[in-house]
Amino acid sequence: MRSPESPVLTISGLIKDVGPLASLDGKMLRVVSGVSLIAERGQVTALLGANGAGKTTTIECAQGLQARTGGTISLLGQDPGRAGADLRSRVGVMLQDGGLPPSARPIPLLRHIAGMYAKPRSVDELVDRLGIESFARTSVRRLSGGQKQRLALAAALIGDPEVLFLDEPSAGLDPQSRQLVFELIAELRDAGMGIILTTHLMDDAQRLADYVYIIDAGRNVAEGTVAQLLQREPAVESGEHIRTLLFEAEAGLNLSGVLPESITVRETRAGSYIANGPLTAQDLAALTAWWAAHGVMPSSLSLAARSLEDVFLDVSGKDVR
Ligand SMILES: Nc1ncnc2c1ncn2[C@@H]1O[C@H](COP(=O)(O)OP(=O)(O)OP(=O)(O)O)[C@@H](O)[C@H]1O
Repeated sequence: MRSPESPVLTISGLIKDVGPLASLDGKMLRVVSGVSLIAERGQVTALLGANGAGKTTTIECAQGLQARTGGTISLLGQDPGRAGADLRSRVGVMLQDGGLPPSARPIPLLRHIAGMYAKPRSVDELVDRLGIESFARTSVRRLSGGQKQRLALAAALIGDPEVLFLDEPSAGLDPQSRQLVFELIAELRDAGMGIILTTHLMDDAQRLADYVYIIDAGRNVAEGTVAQLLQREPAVESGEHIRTLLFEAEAGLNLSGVLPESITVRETRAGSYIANGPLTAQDLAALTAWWAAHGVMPSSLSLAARSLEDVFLDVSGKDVR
């Protein structure tokens, strides 16, 4: 586990049993068996794992929504299992199913939540940033999955939290909303918020996370920055020639058309670029020629013969659970 600098959350040896379950003859089921992690201020920490890996259980224990069976958790220096309203007001939570009252309309709901905090963020600003105005007159129950998700994010941010938990933040979002939500997450991180998200999508982790913990069957199986995880030796030679190129340069480069369409290129945060796909020496030549023509010299550059998905499949096994 990494050494803490400015942790907002430290989980050590978390154990969670559920039950007793009739399907197990009245025995308890261990769904988390020793997860440990550290999430830092000003960073996005991702818990990446397949369905049922134990991600939601882990973060619900971290939020104090579920009682843990064993291990220790420190959220902003307090035990979330015992802490009161003071801690809750410093923590924003966006749950998978939203947890929003079905008959409420978005803006009055956000104003109501804002009224619960001493120093709320501006409702108008959040409504504007997350495009909520376009569905402001629709009740929660009639909102699409993506609209609910954006409203849930606004609700989680109203109290201007120091820590933000996001459970599968891109679930149900169309590409435009996803971009909107991802830009906001990057901005909040840059402003110093500690963000912890769960996802089973490699792409989300690759685009957003400063540090990734891969969880499988209730345990940590790998961790690191995306670049570190990509440097891991493959367990089995895949025979594919997918490569990932990471580079840092000035923000806002328009690289469209520089590389073939089979290669995705993204700016994951201001000035950090990732290109993923069947990159060839010719593609690298085209990219460096483009840099030369545009006076761009990257401050860092790395190439890995793997994608995060390869690493994920190596460490969590290839069976679908
Ligand atoms: N109360 C419960 N009773 C029975 N099984 C449970 C209970 N709570 C969790 N589980 C099981 O524990 C495992 C971990 O669940 P959890 O929701 O934490 O996984 P997850 O990694 O968040 O998955 P997903 O990506 O599908 O949301 C799953 O197999 C789930 O079915």
